Amino acid sequence: MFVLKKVHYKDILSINELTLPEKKVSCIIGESGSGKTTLLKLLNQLISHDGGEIWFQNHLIEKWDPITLRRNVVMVPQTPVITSESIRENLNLGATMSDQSPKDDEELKNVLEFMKLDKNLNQNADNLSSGEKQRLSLARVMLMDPSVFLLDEPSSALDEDLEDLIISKFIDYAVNKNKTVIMVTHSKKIGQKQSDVLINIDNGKAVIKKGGNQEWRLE
Ligand SMILES: Nc1ncnc2c1ncn2[C@@H]1O[C@H](COP(=O)(O)OP(=O)(O)OP(=O)(O)O)[C@@H](O)[C@H]1O
Repeated sequence: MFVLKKVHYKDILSINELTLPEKKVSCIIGESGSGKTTLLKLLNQLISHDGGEIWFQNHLIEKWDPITLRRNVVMVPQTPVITSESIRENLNLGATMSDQSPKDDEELKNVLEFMKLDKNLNQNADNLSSGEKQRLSLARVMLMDPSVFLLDEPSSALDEDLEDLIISKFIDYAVNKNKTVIMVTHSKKIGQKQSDVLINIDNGKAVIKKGGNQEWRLE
């Protein structure tokens, strides 16, 4: 799915070779400031690499139309973007921004329930807690139905038990729908448990800690 060869970005990231396989869960761990978010941003071209090659589905990433790319490869940022509108409007934000029709209330309620958010669709999303906003943000991208989810510490505001539950539910959903998940997590435990491939970013360099089968790797 994604293949990186000799990719560098400023003096922040320098990745010799990395394959992030399709329909698998890749988890990225590493110290604060090591370059994890930078790597995710390169994968949907929110930023552009300075050198090397990034391939997405056998095409160089810069050859993709950026809008098409970001509809296929959707990012959940570390701090969710929540507008001062109802939960309904916030849930529909991703879909409408990618020219999909708004979902009906039944579907919105289902996805809220799935994310363990017992809230009224008419409620203003401003008042939600940080952890509730993160779950709303995950529910929103589920409705967008992209092929790749880039998740940047999507559960950092949840307590350990809820974090485990929500991430497990999200990964189950993604695996059942044959999605690709690339998730930055502060939790080594979650990284170890949920990943097919576990990558440690150490000072801008990628080291595979688990997975990375031969067929996923480059020569
Ligand atoms: N556009 C930029 N220009 C210059 N420096 C940047 C830029 N973006 C990020 N950095 C720096 O690059 C380093 C890596 O940042 P990044 O956000 O990728 O780290 P991270 O591993 O995701 O950290 P955290 O776990 O704290 O979120 C940091 O030192 C950051 O300050």
